[in-house]
Parts: sequence; structure tokens; C-alpha cells
Amino acid sequence: MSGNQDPLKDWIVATWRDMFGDSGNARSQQLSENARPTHIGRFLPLSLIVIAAAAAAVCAPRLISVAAANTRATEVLTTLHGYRVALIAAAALLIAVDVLRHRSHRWSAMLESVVRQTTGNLPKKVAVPFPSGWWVLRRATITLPRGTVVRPKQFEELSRAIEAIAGTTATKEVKVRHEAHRDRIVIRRRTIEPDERSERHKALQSTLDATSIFTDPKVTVSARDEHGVETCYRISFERSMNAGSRGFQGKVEEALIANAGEHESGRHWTTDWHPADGFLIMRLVAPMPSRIDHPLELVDENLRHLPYATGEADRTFIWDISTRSNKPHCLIVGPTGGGKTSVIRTLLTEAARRGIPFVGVDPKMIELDGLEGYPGCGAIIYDPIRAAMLVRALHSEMMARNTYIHDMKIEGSQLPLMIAVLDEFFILSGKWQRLAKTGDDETRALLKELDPLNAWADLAVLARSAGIRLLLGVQRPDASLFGGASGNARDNFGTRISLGNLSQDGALMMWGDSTVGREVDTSVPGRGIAIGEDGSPADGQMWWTPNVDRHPNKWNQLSEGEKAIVDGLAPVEAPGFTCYSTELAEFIETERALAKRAREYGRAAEPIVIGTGDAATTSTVAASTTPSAELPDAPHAADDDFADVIPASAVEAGQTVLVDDDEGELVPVTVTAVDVTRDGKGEVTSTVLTVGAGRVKTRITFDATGVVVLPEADLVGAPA
Ligand SMILES: Nc1ncnc2c1ncn2[C@@H]1O[C@H](COP(=O)(O)OP(=O)(O)OP(=O)(O)O)[C@@H](O)[C@H]1O
Repeated sequence: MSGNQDPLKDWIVATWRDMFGDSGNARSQQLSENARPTHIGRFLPLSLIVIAAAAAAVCAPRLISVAAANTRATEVLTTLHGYRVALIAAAALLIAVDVLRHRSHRWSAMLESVVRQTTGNLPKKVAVPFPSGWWVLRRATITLPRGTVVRPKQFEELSRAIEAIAGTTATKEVKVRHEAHRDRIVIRRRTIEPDERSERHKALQSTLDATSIFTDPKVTVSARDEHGVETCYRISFERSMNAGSRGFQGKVEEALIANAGEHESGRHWTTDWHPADGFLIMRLVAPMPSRIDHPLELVDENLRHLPYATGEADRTFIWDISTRSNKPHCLIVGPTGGGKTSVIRTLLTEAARRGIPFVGVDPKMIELDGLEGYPGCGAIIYDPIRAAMLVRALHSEMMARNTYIHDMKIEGSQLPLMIAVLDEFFILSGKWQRLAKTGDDETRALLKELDPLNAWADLAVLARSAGIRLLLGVQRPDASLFGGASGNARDNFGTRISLGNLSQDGALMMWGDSTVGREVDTSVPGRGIAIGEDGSPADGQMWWTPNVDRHPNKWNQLSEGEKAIVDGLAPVEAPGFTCYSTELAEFIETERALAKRAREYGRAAEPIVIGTGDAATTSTVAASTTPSAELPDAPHAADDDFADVIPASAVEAGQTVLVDDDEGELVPVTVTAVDVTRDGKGEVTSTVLTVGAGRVKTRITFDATGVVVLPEADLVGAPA
């Protein structure tokens, strides 16, 4: 094989072949140089005659002397000689034209050959306009036989081959187009538009191109900010089944956001999907605020919407308590210090400013006490027996309201709404269970008659149409909460809020997804997950509502800004508490009278300080914190102070719990084994805790709603 190349020789040989063919037989035009059929005709130079005439004109004096005898020839030669300059110029011009024509001819031959090799079809015609371009082909049109099918893969090869031979320059590129309806391939040279796309735009497009997420994805910029920085992209794609699925959208959003990177404005990316129209919008939204003070203006004017949190893009989360709501009752899960009380305060103050009254149970005595006496507050109950009476009275109220709706032939939505809050449900049910076991005969009989757990479960199912809304607070989600005995939170408590981090099981119970609520930023107080209007959970920053208690000991702890919030939120007119049952009306009146009496006569026991030196018993409470007769007193002291209560089924082996001894006193014991029995649906039916060490072991059996008292607060999921 010879590596030597002689372009001039090659060109001459090629030209010769083009003019005369390999065999020199100018009539065999239907075979190409490699003996394959061709529709490209032989190349006919236009310049040959003029070259001959110019040569004759130049050589005329010598030719005249040779042909002197022929006067006619002498005359012609003399005339030609007179035009020799013009003839030389014409010959030169035609030679140049022929050279260019030959180049076009070569392009035609090359294109025909490429089409034949890549598609297997012999083009009917290859039209390369004059001048064709020397190093690069300017344009061409290849006509294919009628009905020629060019498959995508063939076309891809053909385009690549044409782009390779037609040449690309720094400013121009070749584009090949197949016009199937006209049986032709069109080759055009276009100026390369400088790629002015931003790095982010390119990254998004190339990510989508490189993956098979979408077919034919195209990223375009939809909006820029005042500095020209891109703030919104439109990503179009071919419609597919996948694009409508939430899971798919979530994954694509994650990938796109990761590729787009952090935006210089500090705002976050989010996506809005339009799968039916084949596009999605990726836009910037305000980041999640790290603190939101309860806004004083009505963020949501709807009087049946209670707003309580803000999410990304200034999205407001609401508890829709209207009759049409499909999430009329609310469940709040939050560990100690997670901000549960603040959310409850937000919801209740929002209710009060919308004319909706409330009544609450606070078994810990320190969560909702500040709301006692607040406009719209019927009562806050701390005592477990009174709480059981309230739940039963609420049940009677529900029945009375339903009767009223029935008798008066009105709609449930025409009755005034009211909210019943039951905070720290497990502590309350723990107290009920303990009293049912260790209380005196009268207490036990009363609890049996009131049957508060069943009354509550009934309320959860039926209260909605009677205009009663329930708000349930717990420290952690537990399977027992989602069972029938506590109101079946999964079905009935559609508005859900979780604060702090959830366990995997907790996430499944609350959100039906073991990953949601697992990575909440617990360094931000009030950060959690809430259910949006579209029914899906999303990150939210709960509004901060300070304690609305006007007692100087509380009030003086507030900053000026917090005091302004409390002042601004207070409704001018206290919402009236309309009762349809005498039970509830009497209960609230009695409770208010009891609370008044407690404020007037009640005295919290003086604290006892042990081990500070000489005095065994010393009052160490500063004068300002000692309740005085003029000031509203703290609720009367707890009969038994539960730090925390959890369902028996949530106890883990090795954990210390408090159990009643023979005298009804709570004593700490270590659980050595936990045996939970569940029914076919996975609901707890009973739990057996084995306590004690060595050979003396005791087995304590709890029913489905059984709870145990912890010696100290359960900090699972609490803010770090
Ligand atoms: N939404 C919020 N925004 C800002 N700070 C908050 C928010 N919620 C709570 N905090 C802060 O966290 C502290 C604890 O909040 P809160 O008393 O509401 O928690 P909790 O869940 O009720 O806890 P516990 O059940 O132990 O009383 C508050 O004193 C406040 O400083």
C-alpha cells in the first residue's frame, strides 16, 4: 500500500474518469467509477472549444505561414488572431467555470454514493447548485425514488456521513433533512448560532438528553429576573404514562433540582407538572422561612379556614373546618418541645377571631392553661374525671345537634361550629385507665358510665355533620391511635401535622410513606410536615403564637413583639358558645364556676426545696411568682403528675415504666419483655409486659388502648 498521495494526479484521474469513464467509453454513463449504477451523467467541459479557439488565435501567425495557400483559412486565422486576447480571457474564464462545475459534479457523485451506501437506494437525481462551494458543500437536494423508506437508523448514518463530507466550519454547520412526503433529502448549510444558553440551562438539557426520563425533552427559559438570571424553565416532553405518576414526578424533580444547583438568589426550585399537555415548569420559589410570627392580618379570609403554617413559595397551610371539608378533624403529633402547643394556640386563636368557640382538655395542665378565659374559650379542663365528663357531654351535644338538624329540617352547616381539643391523648387515657383500676368505687363507677374512650371514638366518626370539630394532640403516632378505640385517626383525622422527626413506622402511619417527615430540620423550632390543600404532605414552618395568658408571670416573659401579636389577635367580640344540649351547657357553666372559684380561693402549694442547707423546707419562689388573691391563680395542683404516657404496645424491652403497686402508688419497674398481639388488620389487641428480675417476674396485660406512664418525658423525635 502506498502512502504517497498526489492530489493533482488524483484530480486529473478523477476528471478523466468523470469525462470519459474508466474505459474511455463515453457512452457507458449508467455505471459509476466503481462499476455501480449511477444517475450522474458524464462531466462535459464547456471550455474545450474556446481553449482550442484561443490556442489557434495565439498560434495564428505560425499557422498562416503553413496554410498560406488557403485564403479562407488565412482570413479566419487573421480574424481569430485579432480576438486573441478576448479568446484567452474567455478560455480562462470557462476553465474556471469548468473547474467549479466539476467540483459540483464531484459533490453529486459523492452524495449519490453516500445515499446508496447508507440507505441502499440509488437517488433519482442529485442537484448541487452552482457554485457548490469548494471545501464545503453549500446546499444540495437529493431526489429519491418515489416511496423510498429511510429508516431512522439509516437516516442517522446518512446525516453523519453527509455532515462529515460536506464539512463544518467554525461558523457554519450542515443540516440534513428528510422530507419523506416529497421523497427527497435536503442539505443546507446554516450559520451556527452561538450557544448563549447558561451553564444551568445546558446542564438541564444535557441531563435530560443523557437519560431516558423523557422522549424528546426540550428545555427553554421562561423567565429571567431583572439581572438577566434565569428563574423559570419550561421542559417539554412527549406525553407518557409515567409523567402523571406522583412518584415519578418526585424523582424527576429531585434530579432536576440537583442538576440546576443552588440559585444565586437563595430561592429554591420547585416543579409544576402538566403531564396531559406534555410539559413541566421548573421555577424558583421563596425558601421555607425559619420563623413566622403569627400574622395579624387575616391571611385566609375564609372564616372556615384556619391557617397555621407557611411552606415553600409562601404556601399557607390551613385546617378546613367547613362542612364541605373532607378533613374536618385535626391530628397534631409533636414530641415535647416540638411546638405542638404553639400550633394549637394558632388554630384556636384563628378560630376565635373567626367567631368559632372552643373547649379544651389539658391533662398536663401547662399546655393550654393560657387559653383559659380567652375570648371564645368555653373551658379548659385539667382534671381527668371532668375531662371524661366533657367528652360525654360533647357526645350528648352531638346527639342534640343531630336531633335539632333533623327536627328543624336544616343543614348541619347552618349550626354554629365549635372545636373540642384533646391534648396529650395518651396521658389522658392513661389517667382514665389508672383511675378505672385504682380509683374509689364511686370514681370507677362514674368512669364506667361515662365511657369516655368510646364516646370519643363516636365523636371522631359522627361529629362532623353536627358542626363539632376535633383537635387531637399526641406526642408520637402510635398504631393504637389509628385503631377504632381512639377514633381511628387515619380515617377521621384528615388534617394532620407532624412536628420534629418521625420514626419509620410513625411516618408510615401519619403519611402513608416511610420517608416523609424523617428528615425535618429539628434545629428550627416549629418546623414540621403538614397536609396541603392537594392532600399531599409538605414541609411547613408553623406560625409562632406566644402564650396568650395575661397573667403577669407569663405576660412579662413576652417580648414587646410577642405582646403585640397577642393583642392584635384578640377578637373584639368574644365568640358565643351555643349549646344544643343541657349537658354541655351545664358542664361548661359548672366548669367556669369551678375555675372562678379556683382562681379566687385556690392556692398552689408552696414549693419544697430539699438539701439547700439549714432549712429543710424553704420557699424559694420569688415573690412575683407567688399567686396572689388579685391575680388569676394557676390551675390547682395535679393529683398525679405524669411526665409522659405511651401506649403499652410502644414500650420497648429494657425501658423503665411506672406501674401501680398494691397501694395505688406509681413505682418504677424495668420491662424485660414486651409481647404485643395484633389482629388480622395489624391492630393491637393486647400487650403483655413482663417486669421484674430474676425469678420474680410479673406479667401485666393491657388491652388495645392500654397505656403506661413513663418516669420522664418521651423524647423520641424531639428537636435536637
Ligand atoms: N412555630 C414556632 N416558631 C418559633 N419557635 C417555636 C415555635 N414553636 C415552638 N417554638 C419554640 O419552642 C418552644 C417549645 O414550644 P411548645 O411549648 O409549643 O412545644 P410543645 O410541643 O408544646 O412542647 P411540650 O409538649 O413539652 O409543652 C417554645 O417556647 C418556642 O420557643
